[in-house]
Amino acid sequence: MNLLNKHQEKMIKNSQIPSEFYKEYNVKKGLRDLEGKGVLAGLTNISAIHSFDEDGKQIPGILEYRAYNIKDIVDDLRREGRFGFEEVTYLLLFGELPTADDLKEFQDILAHKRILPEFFVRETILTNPSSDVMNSMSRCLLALASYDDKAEDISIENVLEQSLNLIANFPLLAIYTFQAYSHYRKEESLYIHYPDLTLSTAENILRMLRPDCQYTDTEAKVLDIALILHMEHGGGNNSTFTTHVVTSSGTDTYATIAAALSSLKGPKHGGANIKAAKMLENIKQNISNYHDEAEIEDYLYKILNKEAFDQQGLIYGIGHAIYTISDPRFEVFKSYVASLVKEKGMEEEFELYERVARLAPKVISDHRKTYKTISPNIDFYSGFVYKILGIPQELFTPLFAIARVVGWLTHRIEELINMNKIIRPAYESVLESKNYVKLEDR
Ligand SMILES: CC(=O)SCCNC(=O)CCNC(=O)[C@H](O)C(C)(C)COP(=O)(O)OP(=O)(O)OC[C@H]1O[C@@H](n2cnc3c(N)ncnc32)[C@H](O)[C@@H]1OP(=O)(O)O
Ligand SMILES: O=C([O-])CC(=O)C(=O)O
Repeated sequence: MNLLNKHQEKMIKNSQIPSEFYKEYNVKKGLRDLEGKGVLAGLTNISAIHSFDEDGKQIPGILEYRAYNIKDIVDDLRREGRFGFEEVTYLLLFGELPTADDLKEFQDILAHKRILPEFFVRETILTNPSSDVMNSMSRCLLALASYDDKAEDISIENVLEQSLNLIANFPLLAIYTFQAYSHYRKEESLYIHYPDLTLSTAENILRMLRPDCQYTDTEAKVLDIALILHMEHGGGNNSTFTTHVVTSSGTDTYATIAAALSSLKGPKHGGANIKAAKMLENIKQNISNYHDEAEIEDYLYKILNKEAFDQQGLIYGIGHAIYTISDPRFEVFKSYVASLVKEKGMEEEFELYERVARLAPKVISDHRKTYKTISPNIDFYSGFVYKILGIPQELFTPLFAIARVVGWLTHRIEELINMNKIIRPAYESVLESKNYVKLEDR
């Protein structure tokens, strides 16, 4: 046994807490009660998520941004053929739907803020690129703080200014750090295209990503809807709760959003979209017949049993802390995917996705102790949509971040306006006190 192994064993032994203690001390693991419901940790005006009716019966999921159903928001944008990211950003940040004049003014503000400090790309983004775009984005955020004379100012006026700067520039941080990685780590040509002031966020993302800056209107509109679906999800999701916790300590906007990014990249949260896409590739490689449901089910069971894929025992893109019968965002995505796959001739792969989406909840419910219906979540299809759009996997979670930064910043402002109290839950010590032992007596 090497020295480190010896210490590691000690560490594990001394870190373990008997599982029955959690029940005895009434600790809500994951801040969830025994039925899986989240402990009430705050109040919000920003969004609402419904998955049970008033009688406690499970219902198909509903998500409202500032009290408007996201399905109505998306349907209207689709009908009118309008880009919506900026409009929904206005709704979330300011709490009301913008008038046409408000919207025009707001789009201009964001367009003119889409600019990084002089030499930032050369001195920060192009140096030391990482294959993990989320980590690169966090590094850039902390670096941006040193260009802001009022980085530490947490007045609402200043935080709003910082928020608009970050929302406008997140696409640049994501795409440019990805381009740096592709160039220096994968020996691809380097493209740093400037954003175009007249284009929407979604169009600019595709413009900056593609060597020839070209995209179709359909591609940009699909990406726009994908961003809208990812923008906000209440105060309790892991990255937004992180935002509340970190904001409550009084720290600055850059540090807060770097923490939220670090949470989002986890594979049980936003990072599940990369994992889901990789898992589907792995399933394709390991089954002989895409149509054989028994073979797919067997393989899903192997994944659950830690015998296949990444051996973590998770079927990515399936299950949700709040939704039961369905995640409404999954349903919207599914309707988009159906029309796109025909166009791209990807029907066979889509059918496999559909089969996995149908079979996986059953496999999980049969083999785990579940208190509610399990269904696919937003991360299940998002990677597939991005793949159809030709977006590289490394950008799947960063795209989530480009959208969710709006939710994080809105929650940060809500925390600053209402709380002024540091978040500090309790941890009960289960150790008995010991008498100290001098070095020579150990
Ligand atoms: C944007 C987003 O963040 S959406 C979520 C993205 N994450 C994923 O897709 C990762 C896969 N899914 C999961 O890990 C989980 O479903 C989560 C983290 C999303 C929710 O977790 P929970 O709230 O604990 O789910 P729930 O209470 O329904 O789980 C009940 C049991 O089923 C298990 N389970 C739930 N979903 C899955 C899954 N996809 N794969 C394997 N087991 C699962 C849980 O681990 C739990 O078992 P345990 O009590 O033995 O630990
Ligand atoms: O609410 C959650 O726990 C996770 C989620 O779907 C999100 O953040 O979009």
